[in-house]
Amino acid sequence: MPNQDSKTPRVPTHSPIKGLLVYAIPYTRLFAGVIALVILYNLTQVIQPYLVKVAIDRYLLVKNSVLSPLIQIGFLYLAITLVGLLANLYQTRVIASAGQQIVRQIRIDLFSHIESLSMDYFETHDTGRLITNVASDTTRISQFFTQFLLSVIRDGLTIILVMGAMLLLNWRLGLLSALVIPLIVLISAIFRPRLHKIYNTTRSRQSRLIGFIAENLSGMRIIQIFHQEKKQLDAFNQLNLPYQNANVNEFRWDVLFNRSFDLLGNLAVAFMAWAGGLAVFHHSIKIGVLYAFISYIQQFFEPINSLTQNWNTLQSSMISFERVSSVLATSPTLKDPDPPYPLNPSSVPLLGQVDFDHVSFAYKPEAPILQDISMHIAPGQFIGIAGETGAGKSTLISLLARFYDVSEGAIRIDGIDIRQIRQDDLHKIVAVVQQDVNLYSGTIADNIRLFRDDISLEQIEEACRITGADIFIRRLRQGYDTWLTPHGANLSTGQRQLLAFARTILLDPKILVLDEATANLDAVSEMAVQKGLMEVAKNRTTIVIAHRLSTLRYADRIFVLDQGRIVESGTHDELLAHNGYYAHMIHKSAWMLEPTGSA
Ligand SMILES: Nc1ncnc2c1ncn2[C@@H]1O[C@H](COP(=O)(O)OP(=O)(O)OP(=O)(O)O)[C@@H](O)[C@H]1O
Repeated sequence: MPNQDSKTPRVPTHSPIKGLLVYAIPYTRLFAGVIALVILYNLTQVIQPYLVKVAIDRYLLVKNSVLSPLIQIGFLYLAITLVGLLANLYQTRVIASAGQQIVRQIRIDLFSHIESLSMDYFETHDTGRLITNVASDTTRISQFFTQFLLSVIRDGLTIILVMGAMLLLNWRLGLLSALVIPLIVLISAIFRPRLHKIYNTTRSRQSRLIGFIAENLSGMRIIQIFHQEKKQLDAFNQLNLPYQNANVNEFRWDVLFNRSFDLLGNLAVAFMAWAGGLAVFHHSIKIGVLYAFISYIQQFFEPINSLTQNWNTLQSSMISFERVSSVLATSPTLKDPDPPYPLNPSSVPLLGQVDFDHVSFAYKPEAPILQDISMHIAPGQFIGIAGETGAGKSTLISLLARFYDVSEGAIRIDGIDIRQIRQDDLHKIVAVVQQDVNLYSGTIADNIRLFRDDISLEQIEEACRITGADIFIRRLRQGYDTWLTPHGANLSTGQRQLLAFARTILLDPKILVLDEATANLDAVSEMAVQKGLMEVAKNRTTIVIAHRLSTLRYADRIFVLDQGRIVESGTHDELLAHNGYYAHMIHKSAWMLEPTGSA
């Protein structure tokens, strides 16, 4: 049984065809079966004109012809047609099934590889291209097996058998027919580079269009709020029209390419009728032989036509495979350590101490974002990070979750450099709750347990009770079975945050990082979220990026960032008393006007 869930994609080779064939290796026996069926089918096709030739020359064009051998030939012809039909049906079914299994494996490899790539890849690569890679490119690749490979085997064999039959029947006429082969090669050589370029253009334009659609669908709310529909439609058209033109151009060249062979085929039949007709006229061949030859020439061009049509399929599958291979060939910039630090939380429990040790970081070398950050966070502390927009707060937590590696210094958890910890393990220790909580199509319960079957409904209910999410869930008609849409449109921001807290309780990370979302909440929801946050923060180190500084009133310590540097640290009261940058932020902030306000 082929490896279906392997995490290691097959190494892309330089030649796309070789790369594809590597995927076909586990199915060698199936392909051998297909070849056997193809041979059977082809033999039936070659025998048919021969039977007609025998019927004409031996029984029809002779004096006192008898009917019974003709009837026998008729039945034989019928039986052979039936065998050919069955062989053809079965070969198509087997190869289609093999092709789909191979492509399923390619999709698994591709998707799991994309999942393993580091954040910088997603920032520098278009989502549309990745969607096209997984969805449409892999479908085109499947055509390599279901159409092209089948065609090469079937049509290649037909050509050989038909050529052999013609040479056996009359070698002179057979050789004359072979003259078309160099012409076929010449036409293919002329069209090939052009078609390759054309297919490439179509695929890239399609990716751009899909990327645009994906981006717009996720940002539809903003588009409508800012009345950007018309502008976006125009932008869409700017991409749609070139895509249409590329498709039309591709179609035009495909037709031109295929019709060239049609023309060549018709010319060959006409030539054979003329040359063979002359031979019949001079009695050097019988009329039945001429009939068989004309049939064979037509049979010869059928596979040529099919091959040329499938040659287009080959080209587009090759381009799709090249595109998929280029993703598979990308290594994640962040690699797991080898060997990783031997964590064993059951024997040596983690405490959750976090140290930033002279950390500097830049997304691009010329623009430093964080500079010389040092923070010591004791286990179980509740820490706030404050700073103006763009100060580097989110970047700081991205480094702790190791979405990026520090440029200088080190981040340690319980004294272990996070680069020594496997990323899977690190993400079990450090959970990040973003402002924008990701929800998936599924029930509330599914979204809290994150589709892990080992978590019972009782555990989910308990987590929701602790965080206070159960209050709103119980009010819903279907409670925990309420179906959620991917963007959680049927829940408020505060409710989504509470679900995220319940998730966190079940994940039970030692360190919780929260990109706080209370800035946009009304007072009642804010209180609910604050309460949930205090519950979820119990027994774990919690780092909160506060957009609403009142969240930090009870923090054990607040680190204040300005332009990527820590400029102050202390408790809320200490920082206010210090009357520095933080106090200035508090005074500047509109929220300080709230009656519940800060100091
Ligand atoms: N992926 C990225 N690539 C390049 N630059 C980035 C990236 N993410 C953030 N930056 C830049 O890094 C700087 C710090 O951004 P960051 O998001 O960390 O700030 P922040 O303090 O969290 O801001 P906010 O409060 O608005 O969320 C900004 O100048 C931003 O433009």
